[in-house]
Amino acid sequence: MNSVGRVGMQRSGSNGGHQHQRQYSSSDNFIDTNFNNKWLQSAGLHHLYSSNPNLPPLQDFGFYGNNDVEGSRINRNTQRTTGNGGNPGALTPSGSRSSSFTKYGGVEHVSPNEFSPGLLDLHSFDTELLTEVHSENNLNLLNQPSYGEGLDEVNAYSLTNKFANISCGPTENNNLKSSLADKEKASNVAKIKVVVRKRPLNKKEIARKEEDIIAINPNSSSLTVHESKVKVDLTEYVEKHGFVFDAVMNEDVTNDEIYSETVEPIVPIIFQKTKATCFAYGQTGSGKTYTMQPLPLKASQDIFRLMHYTYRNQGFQLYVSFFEIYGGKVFDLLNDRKKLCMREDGKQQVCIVGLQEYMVSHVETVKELIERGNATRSTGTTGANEESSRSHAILQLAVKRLIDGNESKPPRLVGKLSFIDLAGSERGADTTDNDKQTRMEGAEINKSLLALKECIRALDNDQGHIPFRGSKLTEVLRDSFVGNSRTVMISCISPNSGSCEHTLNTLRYADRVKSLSKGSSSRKDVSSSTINLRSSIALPVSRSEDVKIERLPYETNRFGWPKQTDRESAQSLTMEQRVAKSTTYLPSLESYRSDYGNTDEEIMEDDFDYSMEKPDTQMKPIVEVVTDHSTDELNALLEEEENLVSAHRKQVEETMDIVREEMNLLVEVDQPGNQLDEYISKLNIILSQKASGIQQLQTQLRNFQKHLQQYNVLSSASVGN
Ligand SMILES: Nc1ncnc2c1ncn2[C@@H]1O[C@H](COP(=O)(O)OP(=O)(O)OP(=O)(O)O)[C@@H](O)[C@H]1O
Repeated sequence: MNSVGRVGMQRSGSNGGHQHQRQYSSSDNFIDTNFNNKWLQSAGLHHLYSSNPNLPPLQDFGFYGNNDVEGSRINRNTQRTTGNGGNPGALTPSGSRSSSFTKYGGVEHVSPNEFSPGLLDLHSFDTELLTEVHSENNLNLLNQPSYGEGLDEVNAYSLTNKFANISCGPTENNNLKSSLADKEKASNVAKIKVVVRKRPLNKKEIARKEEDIIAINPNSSSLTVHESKVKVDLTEYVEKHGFVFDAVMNEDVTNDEIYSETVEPIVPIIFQKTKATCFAYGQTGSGKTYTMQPLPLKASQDIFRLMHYTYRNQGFQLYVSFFEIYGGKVFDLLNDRKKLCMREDGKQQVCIVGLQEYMVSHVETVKELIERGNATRSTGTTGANEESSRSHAILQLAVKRLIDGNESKPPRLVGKLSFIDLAGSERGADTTDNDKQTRMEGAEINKSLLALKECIRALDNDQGHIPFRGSKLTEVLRDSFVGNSRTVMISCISPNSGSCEHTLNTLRYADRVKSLSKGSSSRKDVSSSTINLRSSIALPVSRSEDVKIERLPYETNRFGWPKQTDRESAQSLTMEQRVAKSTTYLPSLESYRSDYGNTDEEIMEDDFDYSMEKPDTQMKPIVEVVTDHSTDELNALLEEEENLVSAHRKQVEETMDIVREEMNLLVEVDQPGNQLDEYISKLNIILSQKASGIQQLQTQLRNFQKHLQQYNVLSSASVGN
């Protein structure tokens, strides 16, 4: 068993953040412990360990978990002064350029106190095109051996060829070719890719004799969930739910293979002014962190190779930042969990003010930063996972480029690769979390994942307004979904029967994200996926061996679902007879504020971040004429609206409970002169606003139901004719 400690649960006075101990003992829950290090060996990073006598031998999770050893090593490295060749261990924060900015060849020590606050512009991509080739004279400072240090020439060569399919020569011609080749590749990489990964049964599940209910067919990228059900007459049967995604990985797949399937194809395109995001979604304990942790390191290794070979002498630099969204607030994981503010500028560009970015020139430095960040993440123990992530962790690799090789000017952002390890998708529902802290966390996580779903839903429906401001998470993810971006979603699922409901929820969520990919081929997948989903088959409990997923030649509707032949008559209705869908309108915080009056900004935005949506009274009428909707679609929409309202209601009720509790605490400590009355009355305002928000949603739902009835009447009248 590998039991490695992490930072203990503590409160930080300065930022109010909470850290929870990660009880590092869970890997022994798994039978196949070899799994854990395969990615390192296959990543060619084994030498990083063996070269350092302070590091433990390779074993389960020794890489990420050993806080004592790693922590002290990081401290030493930050104080190291390197005079030549670019010490791979030196950490170079951005924003410190004026005092001790480092060149490739000579990394100077920068103490943490010298870091000037960086401003990470999550959207700034007004950078120049990369086809331009600088002469060596022009950029000779950039041509330092440190770029390639530690890289294996043969690997680098093959990787360069793999990515760019060209030789490694530094000539203009080759640079131009590589750039063009990468551009071409960029246009071939799917905008949104959804991959599912199933983890193996763990020891506890095996001990409970839980069945593996997921059958994977990697050849057809499909999987089937076998859901045990009981009929009213108490006979058991199995319902099969089939899904098709871009790729489906079974429990034997290594982290290295996951990398090749997900991130590797998008690495070259971040040199082409592209924002790419890879995020893991799934219930607690399904393997999100296990899957996500090795990816950035692998990616940075590939980025260095590209910088050193394909884009040699072109002034590219790599920057690393790592932060988490915990309880609706943003904390810098590489700067003592400093609380950060997220701001939007006039162009709706999201900036994280003060986020520390480190310029790195070697994989080992990236590894140390990742370890440092992971050690500071907010984690805790849940019923399903002993080391559960209680936050959304976001690691960003930003590729920047010096302007004309001029180091006195700040480099321009070229592309960015973000890795997001989301908190467990059902954290709010975890019944073992009954203290205030964990309930608060659960409510926040629910809120952000719901906001994410609302954004995906709005994008899917081509709504003009996408409610990115619904949570900090969606604000950060905004650029993953709009503009020139690439997104890879890795849906992690647990195989055991006890997780069936969560697994189905995860797969449906993933299916929804998949439907955002409007390209013809992926659209086809969506259709088949959802057709399969809708054509779940009930079987007697004795399961047949191979599940055949039927691909029905249905025409699909706007949702990618098959059009029902018995409902086709509805399509013969005239335009006037067709009654429309409801549009969910989620206005901005600004319009909410202006409607509700100016509430205290600090409380609304920072401490609570309740960007509760209020339907706009000015919004366009809820009924509009559409041409191609069947009753089936409307029913689906209605069901979705209902789910949305009840999810909102649940979340608001939870929040209200917490606020009430908070108020009681305040009343207890209220002393003359503390001015708590004012604070309490503000909390009261928030409570009434929340209640009013629920009412608005209910009214919207009632309206929608009315329209549906109207539609049904018209529809049957038309059939009668
Ligand atoms: N594919 C896999 N192979 C072997 N072990 C795995 C795999 N996926 C996950 N595990 C193990 O399962 C346990 C839970 O995984 P992990 O912490 O990654 O879950 P998670 O989805 O991040 O959970 P949470 O949302 O609670 O943070 C860990 O002990 C991890 O080692």
